[in-house]
Amino acid sequence: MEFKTTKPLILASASPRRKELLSLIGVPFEVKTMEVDENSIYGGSASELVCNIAMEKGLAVAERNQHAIVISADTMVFIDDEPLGKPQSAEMAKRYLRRLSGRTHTVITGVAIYFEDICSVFFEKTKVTFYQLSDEWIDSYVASGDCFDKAGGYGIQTAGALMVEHINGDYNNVVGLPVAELYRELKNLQLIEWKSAGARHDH
Ligand SMILES: Cc1cn([C@H]2C[C@H](O)[C@@H](COP(=O)(O)OP(=O)(O)OP(=O)(O)O)O2)c(=O)[nH]c1=O
Repeated sequence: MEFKTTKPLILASASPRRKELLSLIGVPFEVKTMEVDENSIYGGSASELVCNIAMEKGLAVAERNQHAIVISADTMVFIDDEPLGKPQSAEMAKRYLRRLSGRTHTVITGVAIYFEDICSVFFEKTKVTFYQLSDEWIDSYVASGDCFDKAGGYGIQTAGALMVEHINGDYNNVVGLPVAELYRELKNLQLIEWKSAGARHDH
């Protein structure tokens, strides 16, 4: 790709999936993270919650790197307005999956972009519908360990794909970063630009 950022770009996330997705934009970036206690963060609505957590993840990194553009994100699964984060135990993962079985849930990712004294935040929603899951399936999926580092206890990009009947929205948003929307936001904020002035195919 032919882009560059106007300032150094930092991804404030330890997620290898976010790193892979951000690299699709084709601009160089560094990864820097700070620990955040997500459970202490409040949100009045589902989207407010993920946006507040995303902002908190980026804040400490942005304060220490004021010359840079800092991007952070948070992904959660919501069913019946209840947030499902990463399951803390096998029992919790099984409970989550039984709840998601045969139904449609919403995956929301909040993204924060810090630059200068500004924080710009947006969120993206994707609806995911699961097939009916048998107890045997849930037990063996949870035993594989794939559920533990993922919101809602499944990975749409791994064997969790076998549970998904259909989705409505951005697939990458479920994996942790709505990269197409992020690219558009960076462009709107004039934080990325074409490398050569001649090449201007708008998208
Ligand atoms: C639903 C779903 C979530 N996930 C992931 C995306 C997120 O990485 C993770 C939710 O946890 P997050 O707290 O959003 O992110 P993280 O702890 O992995 O990384 P960091 O806080 O350092 O940025 O779940 C999948 O990989 N596949 C899926 O299908």
